[in-house]
Amino acid sequence: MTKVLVSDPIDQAGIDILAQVAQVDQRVGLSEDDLKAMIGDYDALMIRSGTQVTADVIKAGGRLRIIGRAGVGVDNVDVPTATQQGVLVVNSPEGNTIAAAEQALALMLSLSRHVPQAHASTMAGGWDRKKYVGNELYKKVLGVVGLGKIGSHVARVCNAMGMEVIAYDPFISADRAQQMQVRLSSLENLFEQADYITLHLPRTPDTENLVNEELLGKMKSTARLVNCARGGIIDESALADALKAGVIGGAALDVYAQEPLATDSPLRSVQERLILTPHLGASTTEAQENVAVDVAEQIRDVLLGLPARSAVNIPGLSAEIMERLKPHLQLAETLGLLVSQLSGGQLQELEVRLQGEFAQHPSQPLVIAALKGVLTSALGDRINYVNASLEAKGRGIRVLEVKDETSKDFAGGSLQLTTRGDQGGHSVTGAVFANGDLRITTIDEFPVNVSPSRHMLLTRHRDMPGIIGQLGSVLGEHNVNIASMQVGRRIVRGDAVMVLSIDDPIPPSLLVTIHAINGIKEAHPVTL
Ligand SMILES: NC(=O)C1=CN([C@@H]2O[C@H](COP(=O)(O)OP(=O)(O)OC[C@H]3O[C@@H](n4cnc5c(N)ncnc54)[C@H](O)[C@@H]3O)[C@@H](O)[C@H]2O)C=CC1
Ligand SMILES: O=C(O)C(=O)COP(=O)(O)O
Repeated sequence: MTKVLVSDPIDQAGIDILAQVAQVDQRVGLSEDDLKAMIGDYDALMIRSGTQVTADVIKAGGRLRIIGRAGVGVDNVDVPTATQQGVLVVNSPEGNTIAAAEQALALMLSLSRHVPQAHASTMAGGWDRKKYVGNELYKKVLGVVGLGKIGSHVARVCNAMGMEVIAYDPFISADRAQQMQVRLSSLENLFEQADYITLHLPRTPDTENLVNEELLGKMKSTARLVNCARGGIIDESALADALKAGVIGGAALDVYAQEPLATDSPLRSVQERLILTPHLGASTTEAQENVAVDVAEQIRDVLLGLPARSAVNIPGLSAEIMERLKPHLQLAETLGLLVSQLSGGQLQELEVRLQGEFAQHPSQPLVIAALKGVLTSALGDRINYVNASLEAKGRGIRVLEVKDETSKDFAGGSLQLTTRGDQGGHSVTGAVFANGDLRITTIDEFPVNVSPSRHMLLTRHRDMPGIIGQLGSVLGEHNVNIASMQVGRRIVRGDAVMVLSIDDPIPPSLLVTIHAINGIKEAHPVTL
């Protein structure tokens, strides 16, 4: 029975989708130890920001195939460990963009008009119109740090509100910024010039405590800081000090270095000019339905063997590419499986040569598929599109990628894999026909024309009379049925290869007999 564990509150629309293909267990509030103890029973885990998916949790997930993050940030998932363990991580990159952007806007407006403070005072019986005089956003300078999906939406709305928008994002081109009517600036300049600063960048080792005492010290004393991105990007003690000392005009935070916010956090001791919300950026009914459906659909698809559309840890392998290149990826994997079963000893290098039209396809997915095929013989089910590159690297296998657009061997081009190792190497080529059929077209440079089949036998032998008959008889005597046979040679009575598609695998004892046939130099049983 396929089982999915849901360990954070998820919209029912997502649960309903998962229930189409799996038993769904909802257990919110698990400790790391609880999760470690349970995860071994599950094929998939669905989370939000509340669950810490540590390396230990992932390693305890013996049958875990996918972690679905119903939201954007995956900083609560140990993605490198997931990749190493072959566990796919997916998220919903766009499902809560508007919700998070609107939360930042709500906090900016709340800061400028003291909404929470004025509300609390009025509820307590007060009527203080003087104390809560605010400022307008109109004609003020907004500094956006991180001009991605959420930052861009904030920039767009604030432009429309008459603000001047500047931004710091080292990964955005000046052209793109200009299209959004945003002027790019250095981080220091932005902090010096802006009246409002809003953070929309991920938390990474590079951005941790990015907003520190020094940067806060550059802000105007009237300027306000909003963080709806991630805790840990702002040094919270430095912020508390800056607010208390009047170094900056105010701050509003939705996210914290530690969540839930610690009772003894220095932020709790700030009396004025600070607004705190409990990580509500994505908490709209619309966003929660969007992210739940988006991620549940991906979990369902992956459990059914289909590709995911927003994989975090398969670079370059979008669902669209997977679909378009399906037969090509299948060919790469098949050739990888084949060549690895011809090659003995320690593999040191894999060359992936994309010839003719093949060279126009994105090469990275084809290389990953070839590696998956090559490593399957050694690692079985443990190897997949997620961890193939990493496993190859860990084993010191060098991967060479060669594009040869001039090759004209087949209309759709061809793909050649060559292995090199301490015991020499082998090479196989294949093509995809217009109807999607796969063909093996060379084996160690010998031309053949073979459809891959589940069980095959490949020999390298001397091209001489009688050898094909002898091999046929030996197989017949052992009740191995031959479905098809092909011989490839380059010169008469030189070396040749024979490729047999057979209905059953070759037992080891039979292989010894085959090797004993006069003229047979190598015999490799192959399972694809
Ligand atoms: N409070 C909440 O509930 C929510 C928070 N978020 C968080 O908001 C953040 C932004 O999300 P999206 O806009 O969807 O992501 P995104 O990936 O579209 O944009 C992030 C931007 O940050 C930029 N960036 C990366 N490193 C940077 C650096 N050192 N300095 C400046 N810019 C840098 C990137 O180039 C990118 O343009 C993420 O951290 C996400 O986890 C997202 C949704 C809800
Ligand atoms: O999507 C994100 O990155 C968020 O921060 C939203 O977090 P949540 O799903 O509300 O716990």
